[in-house]
Amino acid sequence: MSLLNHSCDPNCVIVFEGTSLQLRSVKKILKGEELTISYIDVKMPTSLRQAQLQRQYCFNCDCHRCLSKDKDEDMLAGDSESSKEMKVSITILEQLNSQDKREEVLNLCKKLLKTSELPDKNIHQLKVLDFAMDSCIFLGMWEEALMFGLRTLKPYSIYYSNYHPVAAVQMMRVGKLQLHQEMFPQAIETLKQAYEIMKVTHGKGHSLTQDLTELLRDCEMGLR
Ligand SMILES: C[S@@+](CC[C@H](N)C(=O)[O-])C[C@H]1O[C@@H](n2cnc3c(N)ncnc32)[C@H](O)[C@@H]1O
Repeated sequence: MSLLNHSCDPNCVIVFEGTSLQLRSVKKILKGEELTISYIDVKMPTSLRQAQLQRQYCFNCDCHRCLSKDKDEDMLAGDSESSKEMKVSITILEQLNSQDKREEVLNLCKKLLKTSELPDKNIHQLKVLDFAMDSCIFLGMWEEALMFGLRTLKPYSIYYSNYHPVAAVQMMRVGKLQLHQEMFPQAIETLKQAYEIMKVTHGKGHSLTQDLTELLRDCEMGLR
């Protein structure tokens, strides 16, 4: 595993199953083609990905995404004064979150989102939505958690467009919130989408995929 090089559009992912690491392909791989993984979160514009790769791994990435600045336009959509304020606030959110001050995190998220003119696909706004969803879950505010979670799904599908474990887990969380609120048809739809990704990224036998299958079973029971 330590011989795998990085790509911002990798053909493999690494997932944990208990104490073991699994390398799984997420694309068709031709004979002789190099296997790659992503060392970093790919949900970042080119300049930030490159800076992190340089800082942590001391190399300049020249993958096709970096060369074409793929998805940068979406990630930075609406970037302006309003996103500058959000960027500064994200540092504060990270600090508050690390101190488990979830109510303060949620209040700041709500304040930022109320006045924001950014689209949800803007990566700063998306980060705030993620913080808001996580805080609501922590505080047991299920309806609001679902509202924030739903807003993340479209941007996640843009940025994790190939099979990606993060997209599968996010969909599973949203589906679980829908199930919790007895929105059975919606939950089935979301969980089935998560399953389609997870059977590739984690495999059908993975414990998380099996948890997902259980949730789908609960939905079917709820419908009856
Ligand atoms: C875990 S090692 C990968 C294996 C390494 N290439 C080797 O031959 O042993 C990580 C290092 O590989 C190099 N590397 C990985 N991905 C790269 C890439 N896309 N472009 C250039 N160098 C890369 C960098 O020097 C990085 O610090």
